Amino acid sequence: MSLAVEIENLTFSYNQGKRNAAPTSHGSAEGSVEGSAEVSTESPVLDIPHWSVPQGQKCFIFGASGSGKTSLLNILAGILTPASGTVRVLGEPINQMSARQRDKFRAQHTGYIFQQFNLISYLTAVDNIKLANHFASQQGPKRKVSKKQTIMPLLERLGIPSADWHRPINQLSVGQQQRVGIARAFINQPKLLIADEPTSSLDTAARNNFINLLTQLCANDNSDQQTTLLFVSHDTQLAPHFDHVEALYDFNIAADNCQSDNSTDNNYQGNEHKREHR
Ligand SMILES: Nc1ncnc2c1ncn2[C@@H]1O[C@H](COP(=O)(O)OP(=O)(O)OP(=O)(O)O)[C@@H](O)[C@H]1O
Repeated sequence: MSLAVEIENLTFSYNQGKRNAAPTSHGSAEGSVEGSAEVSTESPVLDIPHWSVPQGQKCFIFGASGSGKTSLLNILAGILTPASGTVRVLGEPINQMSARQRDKFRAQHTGYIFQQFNLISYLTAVDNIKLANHFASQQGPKRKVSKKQTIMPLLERLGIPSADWHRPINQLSVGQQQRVGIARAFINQPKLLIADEPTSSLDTAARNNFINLLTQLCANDNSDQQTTLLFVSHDTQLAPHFDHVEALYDFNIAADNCQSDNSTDNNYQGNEHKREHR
């Protein structure tokens, strides 16, 4: 079984030295992973002895606020780097890459749907998506896509009216911006898709519609390899939409203290979804 993600003996804290700058609104990181790790005296945010996700899986990860969900996703995206341990994404040890190599790897292989979308507000929907494709095609073999043949059909598939394709993002509704966020994450046909609480500002119907769109796109009609989906949220009502469900505090020792903070997590009854290999 091929693994999309494999973590061994990972620790991470925000006070582990100058190597881990907080992510910018564009999701880039400053600094390099080269050189020896600095040891923090603070309790780590993440302490993960072992965790893995098979390729093609649609995995839902839940955890209380502050338990480290976004930090974990940022490490998997190569935006943050761990203090220790190994992080393999699609078989590549991204914790051994330089910041530039991680940026390139992310542009080529990883789609990220941010909690706050991180779209460029004065650009149109089409141009936001085009820009993501431009970055990826500059970084390596990803092809440049055509607005007419690829971007506009994708926006149509996501239910965004054509009248809105050329309007600045800040004139679109929140739900429309979230769907543009999906289109941007998918435009380079990523093998790994990371989604950080992307439905937090949607009502129930829009939320279910959003997740259905996401899982349909991950099924990759034109490819034999499904996109692996890692979707994090504190809202366990979303769990039935996914193949597998993980509680962050089950594999992140450092999140144990956050468990009792969130009654939604503690009420979750779907533990039969947990995997054996954790
Ligand atoms: N840039 C930062 N600098 C210092 N500490 C941070 C930073 N970002 C997050 N933290 C701390 O790290 C811990 C984990 O934060 P993280 O954002 O990963 O949690 P989360 O589970 O995604 O939370 P939420 O569900 O509220 O978004 C929290 O205690 C938070 O205060």
